[in-house]
Amino acid sequence: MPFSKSPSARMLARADELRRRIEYHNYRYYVLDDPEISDAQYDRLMQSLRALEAEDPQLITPDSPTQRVGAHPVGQLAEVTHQVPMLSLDNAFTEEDVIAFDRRLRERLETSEEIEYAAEPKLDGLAVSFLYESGRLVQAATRGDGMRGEDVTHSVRTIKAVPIALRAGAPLRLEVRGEVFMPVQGFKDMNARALAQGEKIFVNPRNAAAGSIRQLDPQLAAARPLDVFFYGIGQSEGWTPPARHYELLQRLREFGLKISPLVKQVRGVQGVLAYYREMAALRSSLAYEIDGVVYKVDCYAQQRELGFVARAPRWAIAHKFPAHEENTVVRAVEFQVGRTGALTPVARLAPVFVGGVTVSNATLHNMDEVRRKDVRIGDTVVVRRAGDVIPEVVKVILERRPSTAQEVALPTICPVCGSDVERAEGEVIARCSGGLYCAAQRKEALRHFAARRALDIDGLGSKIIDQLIDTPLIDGAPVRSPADLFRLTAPQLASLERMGEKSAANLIAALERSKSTTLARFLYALGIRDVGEATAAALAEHFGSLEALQRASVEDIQEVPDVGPVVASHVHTFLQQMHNRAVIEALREQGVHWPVQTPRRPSAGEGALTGRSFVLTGTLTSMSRDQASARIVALGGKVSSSVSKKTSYVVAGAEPGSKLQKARELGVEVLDEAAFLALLGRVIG
Ligand SMILES: NC(=O)c1ccc[n+]([C@@H]2O[C@H](COP(=O)([O-])OP(=O)(O)OC[C@H]3O[C@@H](n4cnc5c(N)ncnc54)[C@H](O)[C@@H]3O)[C@@H](O)[C@H]2O)c1
Ligand SMILES: [Zn+2]
Repeated sequence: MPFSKSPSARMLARADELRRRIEYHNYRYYVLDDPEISDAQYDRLMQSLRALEAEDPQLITPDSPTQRVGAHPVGQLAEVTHQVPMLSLDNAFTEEDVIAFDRRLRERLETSEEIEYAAEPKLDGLAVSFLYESGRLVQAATRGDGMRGEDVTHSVRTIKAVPIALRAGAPLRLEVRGEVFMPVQGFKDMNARALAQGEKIFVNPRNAAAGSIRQLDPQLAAARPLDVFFYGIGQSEGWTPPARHYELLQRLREFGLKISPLVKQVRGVQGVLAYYREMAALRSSLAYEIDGVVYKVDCYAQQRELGFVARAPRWAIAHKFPAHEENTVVRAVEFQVGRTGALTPVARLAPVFVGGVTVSNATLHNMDEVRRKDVRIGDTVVVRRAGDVIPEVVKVILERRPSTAQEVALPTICPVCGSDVERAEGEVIARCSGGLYCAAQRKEALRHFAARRALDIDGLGSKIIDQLIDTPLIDGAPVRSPADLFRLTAPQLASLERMGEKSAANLIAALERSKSTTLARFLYALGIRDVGEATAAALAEHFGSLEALQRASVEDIQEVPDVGPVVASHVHTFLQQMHNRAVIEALREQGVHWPVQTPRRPSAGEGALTGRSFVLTGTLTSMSRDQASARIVALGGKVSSSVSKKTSYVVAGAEPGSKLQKARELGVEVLDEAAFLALLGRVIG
C-alpha cells in the first residue's frame, strides 16, 4: 500500500486533474464544436470541481473553469470585446436545488414575499449578441469566454429570423442577446444531405448550429436552417428600459425581435416548478431542442440588488431536464430475429441513465447503419433517447476506440434456428431463410399458413396460435411448425383456455378440410419472402409439381413470368433449407395434398426469344429489372445473372456494373435501353 498523501496535496492534485479535463472538453465543445463527452458527463465533472472548491476555497484559482465562461476562441474570426460581459447560468438539477436557489434569493433580498420570476425555455443552441445602431444590425458576436467573442456578423446576417433593421421606435443603440439554434427537422435533413455527400455529420443540433455560425463562408451558414429567439439585452442607449424582464421581452417583440411564445411570468417556487413540469411535458413535441428552463428574477431593481458571482448572475438559474444523450460502451452486438425473419443488430451497452431511464440496449437498425456509423464492439458511443423513442446509437467517439475494438459481422446462420441468413443484392435487411422452422418466425408463419387465402384453416386465429406455441400439448412440446397443427387431437385442443369441446371439434374438422388444397395455395402458405398469391400461382402453373420446383435452379425459376432474380433466389434458398424441407415433408405425410397439374406450355405468339439468353446490368428508365426479366421470359428467352460466352445479349442500363466489362471482353452483343426496347418491339410487333 502506498503512503497516503496529505489531504490537501491530494485535493490539489485532484482539482488540477479536473481542471485539465474540463479545459480539454471546453476546447472540444466551444472551439471545435465536436464534444467527446456528453453534456451530462461534463456537468458531473464541473460539479465535482465545484464541490472540491466549496470544501476548501483555497483551492480556487482565478482561471478555474468554475470562475469563467466558455473558452477563448482561437479561430480565424475577428475578436469582439463585449461591453457588458456575456455570462453563463448556474444550473439546478433537482427540485431541492431550485428550492435552495429561491431561499438564497429571499434571504439576500430580505423579503418574506414570493419572488416573481420570468420563466423561459432554455434553448439548446449558442448565445449570440446582436448590436443595432440606429435600428440597423451592425455587429453579431459569439459569447466566447464571456469577455471576448468572435465576430460572426457575416453568417448571422443570413439567418432569416434575425432582422437586418428594427422597426420604428427602437432605441438609438441596442445590443440584444439571444440563442441561435437549429430546429430538429432541419438538423436531420442537413445531416442526411451531409451523409449522402460523404461529409462530416454533427452529433446534435447544438453543435450543428455552433459549427454553422462559426463558418468563415457566409454561404455555408445561409444553407443551414438556423433560427433564433431573443431573451435579453446588453448595452443600450437612447431609451428608458422597462422595469421588468417580462416587459422588456414584450418591447423587444415590438421592435421586430422574435421572442419565445412560451415565456411566462410565475410566482415563487410553486410557480417555477409548475412551469418546469409544463415544459418537460411539451419538450418532445417542440420543433427545437430545449435542455431545461431558465428562471430569472423579473424585477430589474431586485436583479441589481442581487448582482453577479464570477461566471453567472445570482438572479437566474437554469433548471435542467434529464439528459437526452449519454456516452457509454458497446459491450457486444447481438442479432435479433424479427417475426418476419429480419435480423436486427442490437448493441448491448454498459447500462447508462439517459432520457430518464436506464438504457442497456440500443438498436443499430441494420448492417448498412452499422457500417455507416462504423460501430465496433468496445467502442464508446453517444446514446440518445428523446421522448419515448427507442434508444439509438448516434455516433462513435473515435478518439476513444480501444485497439481491441472488433468489427461487427453479419452472422451467416440465424442465431435462433441455424438456417442460412440471406441478404439479397441491393437489399438493406438480412433475413433468416428458415421461415417454416425458425422459432422467431413461428407465430407469423402459422398465422400466414392458416390465413384464408393460404390453407384457409377456419377458426385458427392469432389468439389460439399464441396459446398453441406456448402450451406443451404434443408429447410435452408446443406446436413448432405448421406440420404440428395436423398432429393435434380434439382433447388436446379442448384443454386450451376459452376453447370448449365444440370449438375443438370444429377446429379439427377445419384442419382436416384444409388438407385438400391446391399447389398454388400451398406455395403461398409457405410464406416464402416476396411470394404473394400471384407469384405462387405462376410458380404452380409453370412447374406443375412441388418436386419440379424443388429441383429447379435459380435460373429455371427465373423463367416463370414476373419472377426476377431476387424472388427466384428467395424461392430457391427457402426450398434448399433442410429444416424447411423437413416441415414440407411432414405436411405431406400428414395428408396435405393437391391435384397434379400439367406444366404450362408457351402459347402462340410467345417463344420469339426462345434460345436466346440475356444478362441485365444497370438501371433501365422504362421498367424495373424484374419487369424486363418478365418480358424476356414471356417471350421465351432466358435471363441469367452472369455473363458467359453463351450469353446472347447484355442489356446495359444507366450505371452498368462489371457485367458490361465482361461482355466486352467476351465479345457478347451489348444492347442499350433503346436497342433492347426495339428488340422487344420487333418481336412483339
Ligand atoms: N460535452 C462537453 O464536452 C461540454 C463542454 C462544455 C460545455 N458543455 C455544456 O455546456 C454547458 C455549459 O455551457 P454554458 O456556459 O453555455 O451554460 P449553459 O448552456 O448551461 O447556460 C447558459 C447559456 O444558456 C443559453 N440560454 C438558452 N436559453 C436562454 C434563456 N432563455 N435565457 C438565458 N440564457 C439562455 C445561453 O446561451 C447562455 O449562454 C454545460 O452544462 C454542458 O451542458 C458541454
Ligand atoms: Zn431463424
